[in-house]
Amino acid sequence: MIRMIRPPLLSIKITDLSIKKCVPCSRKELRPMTEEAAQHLIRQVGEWNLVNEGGTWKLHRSWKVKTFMRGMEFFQLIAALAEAEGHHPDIHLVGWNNVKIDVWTHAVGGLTENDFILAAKINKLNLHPLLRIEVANE
Ligand SMILES: C[C@H](O)[C@H](O)[C@H]1CNC2=NC(N)=NC(=O)C2=N1
Repeated sequence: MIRMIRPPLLSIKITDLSIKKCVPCSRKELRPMTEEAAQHLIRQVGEWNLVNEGGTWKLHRSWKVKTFMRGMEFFQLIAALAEAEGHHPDIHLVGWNNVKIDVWTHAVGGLTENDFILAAKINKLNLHPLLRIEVANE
């Protein structure tokens, strides 16, 4: 029997945001990060985008879910994560199957590391059973 020898898993993570913990937003020293700092950190959270809404920088990502109820299941997963982290996203379910999430730190009116930690943790959720498989249109 030919045994497959799996190569060692080389995941070189400089700072894996998904294993960090959000800090209470009530901390006095919490300040919104600069756009430059955000542009640097966005590279560590994959599919998320930086958006500026009325002068407030936010993290934004959207997904297409299979059904409206799968969307609500999605919200339940997000809610549990947000409560565990004490940091909460803005969650939208529009057009019955489009989940849109914005993450920003309301206490400072901008982005802090908490937002990127939450985004990285959302990336780790097992969302596949809830998502509509996008068929690449030729
Ligand atoms: C005391 C507690 O840290 C604050 O009320 C938290 C709750 N969740 C939060 N979530 C987000 N996104 N921003 C906040 O400023 C915030 N504040």
